[in-house]
Amino acid sequence: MQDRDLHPVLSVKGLNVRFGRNSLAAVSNVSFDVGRERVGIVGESGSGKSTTGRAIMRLLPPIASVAAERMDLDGVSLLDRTERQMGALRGKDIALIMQDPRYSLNPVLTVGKQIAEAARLHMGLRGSKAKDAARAMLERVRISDPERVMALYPHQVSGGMGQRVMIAMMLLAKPKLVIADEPTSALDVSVRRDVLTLLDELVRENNSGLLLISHDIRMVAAFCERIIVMYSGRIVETLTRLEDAQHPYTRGLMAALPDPHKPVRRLAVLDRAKLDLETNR
Ligand SMILES: Nc1ncnc2c1ncn2[C@@H]1O[C@H](COP(=O)(O)OP(=O)(O)OP(=O)(O)O)[C@@H](O)[C@H]1O
Repeated sequence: MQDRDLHPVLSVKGLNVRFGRNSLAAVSNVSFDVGRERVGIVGESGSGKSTTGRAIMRLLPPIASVAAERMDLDGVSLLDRTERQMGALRGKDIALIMQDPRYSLNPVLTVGKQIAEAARLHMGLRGSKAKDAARAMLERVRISDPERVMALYPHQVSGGMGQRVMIAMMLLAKPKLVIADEPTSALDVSVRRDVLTLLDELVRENNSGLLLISHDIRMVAAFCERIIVMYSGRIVETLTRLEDAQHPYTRGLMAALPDPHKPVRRLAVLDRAKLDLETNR
């Protein structure tokens, strides 16, 4: 066994997040591990998925109080790192891919300059070497004319192309963990699958862990080995197959996103009062 395989890539135990002192917990006692595998977090809007991802990245606003028994990346705690140490880690060891690439990319820098800057920062490459790495990575994300795309500004690229650029930039340094937060929700339905397939391919190639955050339980099930279901800040169940879903909330999520191959007469509605009772809120 190699050294890098000794620990899970990410190990979270007893994570709690609150926004403001008197507010309800946004994340309550959340524990899970991610190995060199694909793990999904699903749940409706407000269930705490993004807050969990951002707590791991240590990217929550100062109003948030974060406490955990453990939050380790490759066996080393993320909790006691300084902001400077976290800054060095982000993009190099942990990458975050967000919903809309147009808001994540720097609008005043060309695509080529941004990827080359990532190569300089995270791989120590300079000048033409950084530019070559940027070009090679754009080719890797199946952009057929990288030279032309490198000269474009973010507003000049389509959503699908922008997300490929984002993936190229974020995966350049082969991070240990990739957190993808609704990476395809802002994209046209026709390109969603291609973008996810590409992300999946690169994560496997780099032997990284992937935490895929989405409200779309079927999409997550198609790409992930494990599915963590969150409701109201808590994990209600973890599945390896959708068919094993026991919790009524998980079934509700499945029914809310109907299977395109099966006709539905009525859309499902969650019975929140009953769910809150069953999840002890
Ligand atoms: N910056 C913030 N200030 C105050 N409350 C916040 C903040 N960010 C999130 N919350 C609250 O934390 C809870 C969880 O939100 P979170 O965004 O993590 O849910 P989510 O499952 O990712 O939903 P979505 O899919 O809509 O992003 C919600 O009640 C939300 O209102």
